[in-house]
Amino acid sequence: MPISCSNFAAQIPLPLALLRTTGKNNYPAIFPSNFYINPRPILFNYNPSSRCDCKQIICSATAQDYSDTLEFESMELGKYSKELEVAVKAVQMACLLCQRVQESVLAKSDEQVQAKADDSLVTVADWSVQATVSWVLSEAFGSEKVSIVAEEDVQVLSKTDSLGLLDAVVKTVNRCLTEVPRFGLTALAAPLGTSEVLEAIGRCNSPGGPNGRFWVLDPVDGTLGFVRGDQYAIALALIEDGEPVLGVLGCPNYPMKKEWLNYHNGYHRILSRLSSAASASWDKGCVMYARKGGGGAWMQPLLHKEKKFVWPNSARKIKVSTIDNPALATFCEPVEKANSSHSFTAGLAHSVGLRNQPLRVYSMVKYAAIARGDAEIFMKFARAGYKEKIWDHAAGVVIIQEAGGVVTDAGGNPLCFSKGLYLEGLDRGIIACSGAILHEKIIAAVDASWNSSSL
Ligand SMILES: Nc1ncnc2c1ncn2[C@@H]1O[C@H](COP(=O)(O)OS(=O)(=O)O)[C@@H](OP(=O)(O)O)[C@H]1O
Ligand SMILES: [Mg+2]
Repeated sequence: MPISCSNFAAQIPLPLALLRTTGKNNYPAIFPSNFYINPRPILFNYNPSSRCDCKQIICSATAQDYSDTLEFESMELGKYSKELEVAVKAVQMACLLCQRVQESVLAKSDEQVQAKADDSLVTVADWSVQATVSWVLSEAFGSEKVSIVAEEDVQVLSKTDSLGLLDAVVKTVNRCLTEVPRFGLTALAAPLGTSEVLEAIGRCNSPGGPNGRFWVLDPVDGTLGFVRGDQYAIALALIEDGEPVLGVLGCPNYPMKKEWLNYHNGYHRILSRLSSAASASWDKGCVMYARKGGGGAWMQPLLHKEKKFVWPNSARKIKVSTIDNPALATFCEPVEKANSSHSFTAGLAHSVGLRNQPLRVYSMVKYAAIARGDAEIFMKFARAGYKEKIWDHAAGVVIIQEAGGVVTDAGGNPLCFSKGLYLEGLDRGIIACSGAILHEKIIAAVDASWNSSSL
């Protein structure tokens, strides 16, 4: 990864060959000829107007790291850079919150107690993430300017029989907000009171729509995965004039490397119960993000205990898979048959020539798997009448597209985020692919088999 160097300028050998101008503040990129380490060339990006300021120099161990750095810097300067950084921090905080709550869920041993406790703990996680993300966004942009669509409705939490739940949420939120100095935010003078927590949750009542700017939040996507110690996600997107422009996906149980997942039942499912080596690892999970038109999607590890968050937190670029041969491709789909027809996708897989078993993954981690090349295809065909909600897709769509993939409905149309809370007008199902070749094959297979299906 790129490193910021101190005291490095003195070591730059001459002559320096000017390679190209980045255009960013007119900083030239320079290449010190015949300068190798280990034995790879070192590439520098520096500011000539402050040549003695060694902090301006970024050196990268490989040309790929160097170009990632340049791209990252130009993305930082682009539109929505503050929104992106704040959103990633909010999602990082939400991941830490969820990890703590999930550990409490999994610590329960008695199954019946567990079932009951799971429900309420999930609810606590849902509300607490919603309050925390809403609070962070409001602090950064001003509560009057922040409009949020989110899954949970504050009316339920305000009822008198929810006092215990509300109390647990206030505690969980305040526990999480003690961490804000690690994220470079000002510590709270005093813990948030009940009314402030309710206000933060209640602010998430935007109706969405075609105009202006609003955030879309799924505080805990994949509730079943969450209670089962499996995959779940925290999904935050920014929509402007009906188009998702930023997507951030927190995946607390999806490590930076897929090899750190335990695979049970062959390739039938990704289970997130991690091997002991990975559990001890600092990057048990990751946060993925992208900005529309930003030219890339990125992934960074969850913040390690005690560490301070320094943007971009060891981010690295992710790309979709290059596999376009169906025989080598893997598709993923929802775990629950009730959420998507497994028999229909099995038929499609057969007719397209997919040979690998499907990866069944809870939540928007399916989008994450496509974005970083762990699988090539995601298909979802819900029962007739089910209306897909915008918070279940917005963040994942931006990330896959920026990582080089394609996401449409089964008619090949882009998903529509401008009609309120639902993906109105969705044609049959959702198809996300790493590339156009696989995408066209799946669309053609859907057309060929739809009329004979029971969907
Ligand atoms: N067809 C259908 N019917 C009812 N509910 C549905 C359907 N499809 C998706 N969902 C809701 O979307 C969330 C996760 O769904 P997934 O698509 O990831 O499915 S799965 O969990 O892998 O089975 C999850 O919601 P949350 O966990 O609350 O975010 C599901 O309840
Ligand atoms: Mg959801």
